[in-house]
Amino acid sequence: MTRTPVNVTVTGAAGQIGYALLFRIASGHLLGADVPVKLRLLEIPQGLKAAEGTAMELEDCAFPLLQGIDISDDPNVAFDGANVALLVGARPRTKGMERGDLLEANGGIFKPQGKAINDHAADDIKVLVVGNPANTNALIAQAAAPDVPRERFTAMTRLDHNRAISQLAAKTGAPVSEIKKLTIWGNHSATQYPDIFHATVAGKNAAEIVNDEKWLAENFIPTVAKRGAAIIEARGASSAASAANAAIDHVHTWVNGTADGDWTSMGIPSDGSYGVPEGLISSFPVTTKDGRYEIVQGLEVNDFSRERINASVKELEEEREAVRALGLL
Ligand SMILES: NC(=O)C1=CN([C@@H]2O[C@H](COP(=O)(O)OP(=O)(O)OC[C@H]3O[C@@H](n4cnc5c(N)ncnc54)[C@H](O)[C@@H]3O)[C@@H](O)[C@H]2O)C=CC1
Ligand SMILES: O=C([O-])CC(=O)C(=O)O
Repeated sequence: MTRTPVNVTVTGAAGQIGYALLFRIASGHLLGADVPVKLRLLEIPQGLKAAEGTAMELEDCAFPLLQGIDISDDPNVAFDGANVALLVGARPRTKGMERGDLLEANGGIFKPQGKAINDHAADDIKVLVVGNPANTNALIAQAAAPDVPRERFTAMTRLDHNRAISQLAAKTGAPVSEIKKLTIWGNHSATQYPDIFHATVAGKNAAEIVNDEKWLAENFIPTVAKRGAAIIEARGASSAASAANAAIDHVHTWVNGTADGDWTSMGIPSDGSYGVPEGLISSFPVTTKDGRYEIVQGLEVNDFSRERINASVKELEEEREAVRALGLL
């Protein structure tokens, strides 16, 4: 194999998403079956030993594409030469913690990581933020990296996108492969808006096939938006394998492109499209090609959708104001 390996940095490598993610990166699912990778694992000091254990297991898989694993607790080392950065490690909300406390604690993580990306990552760096609150953490990291083109900072709403496809497939009886052009708008939170008005099921308009606004408002949207909480309730821990799978899908699609006649959802810096204030990291329908993404333009937004997009965007604006007040932007 002569291709130069791609450096992939994963933060929170010893966590549960990290454990579900690293083996799939190393086996070629992130970038392609012919792309060698080097893994850079970033953990806090307490997580280093567990990360070493995971690295031992990765070695034991003898993955042909895996050309090295480095482990560090220093972002300046872990992001050195990074081509792809998956920011998974974050401070979970603990008892008695207010939203503002969570944003402040995550500022302490994502600001230095953004700066380390700015100072040390490769010129073609692509960043996916998974750690919650993902959209606003991505904004914090982006603000700390003024030399990196801002569109390289993205937040994960692909898990929501995949959840919505699955729910729509179950409702219509169609296989998931027949569901296209679904959109997640807004924040990766309970205010997100999964939109089926432009989606198709086996080539036909999904909203017309479903023809049930009550199901949309009272079943589909809350099921998708609150799925994370339902998993925590059932599993006693938050989504891990499905989140790792969505992170793989997000980067794979960004790098390798969307299929003709389809799009995906990504949290990306708004250019003002669809009335989303410029600069907010919000989920949009996007097509991707040659490692770049573009917002799908010209979609008609009906009153039902407008109200819900506005509500989620309002929450993003409030989060932006809160981190601005904390001096993180
Ligand atoms: N955007 C999305 O769709 C989803 C996001 N999430 C979020 O992903 C994050 C990670 O989830 P899990 O892996 O389940 O959590 P976890 O608690 O199992 O693992 C997090 C890991 O991050 C590490 N960590 C904490 N601070 C760090 C820092 N400054 N640098 C490097 N590593 C650090 C911890 O030591 C821990 O090993 C959480 O914020 C969770 O809410 C989870 C599911 C879906
Ligand atoms: O809800 C959580 O804490 C984890 C998450 O983001 C999800 O599963 O969508």
